Amino acid sequence: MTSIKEDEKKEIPEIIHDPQTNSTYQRLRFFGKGGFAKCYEIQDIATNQIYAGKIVSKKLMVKSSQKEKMSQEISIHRSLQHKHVVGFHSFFEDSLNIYIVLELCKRRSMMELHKRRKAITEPETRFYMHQILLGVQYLHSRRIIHRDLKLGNLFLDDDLHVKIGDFGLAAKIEYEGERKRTLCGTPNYIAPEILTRDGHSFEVDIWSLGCIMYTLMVGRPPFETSTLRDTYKRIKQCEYRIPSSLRKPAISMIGLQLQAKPSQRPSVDKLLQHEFFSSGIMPAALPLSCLTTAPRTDQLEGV
Ligand SMILES: CC[C@@H]1C(=O)N(C)c2cnc(-c3ccc[nH]3)nc2N1C1CCCC1
Repeated sequence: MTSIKEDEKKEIPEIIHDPQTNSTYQRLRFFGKGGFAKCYEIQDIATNQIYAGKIVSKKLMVKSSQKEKMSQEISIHRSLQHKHVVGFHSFFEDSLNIYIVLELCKRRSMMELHKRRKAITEPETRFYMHQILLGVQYLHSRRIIHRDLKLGNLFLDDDLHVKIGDFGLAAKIEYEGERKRTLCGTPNYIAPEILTRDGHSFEVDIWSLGCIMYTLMVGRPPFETSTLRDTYKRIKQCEYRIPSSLRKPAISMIGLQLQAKPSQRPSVDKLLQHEFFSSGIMPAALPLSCLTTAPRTDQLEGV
């Protein structure tokens, strides 16, 4: 009688073969779960290249809507190529699983950074927000709305460069002025217009960016309460406060992004020109020590 564990291991083989590209991968470290997926470090045994593998059991893909969502995520992500978007290497399936082979981001995500550091400094926030905005600018220019921008989907490589990942809730705007009506899934930093079921579009990503910038600078999310219901109430009322300890350009930029009315929120292009980015040091790079402790300003080399 094999334990459940053993059975499970069999479902995800140690050696994974992609017949299309004739690549063979070795399954290494378990990274954790991401939605329906089990995520592993995997290595191409011909090239020794290491990737992050997202493996979804077909047993879980019973409803056609789940299959639809999976293929939507793949078709959107595989169409993207940008410095600040997670690289999409390949995808394939066998009788048991669907395999997605993605860029390994060695320093995991900004969620781990946030858990360790809580509030980060203004220069660091400039460094990260600038990269995130460049990545979102690319998505919006391709008529893609991410719809679930959050620290856990902002991955970091060894240079602390940001890579936007997880397109599980992303959508493509098919025509000018289209307003999406449905979203199945629960974004973390969800915009008020999604909660009130008004149509939504690119502006929901601007709202999430405001939540990300607030969380990075204040050390906690803007609408956090002890229950989801109360959090949604505060989002719908747009009820949040920015500590006056923040300097004016940061307060201004957060305030612009966290406006209840979508049409009042600036585009990414506008945000990239905000005085916040020219009101202090914009580091050219950050030392890895920033994952654990605040950099001394004299340590930072400005752009
Ligand atoms: C593969 C899924 C997801 C992901 O999409 N990427 C790009 C990623 C990259 N590096 C990593 C990574 C983990 C440890 C070092 N890098 N992880 C990634 N994840 C995590 C795995 C568990 C939850 C989300």
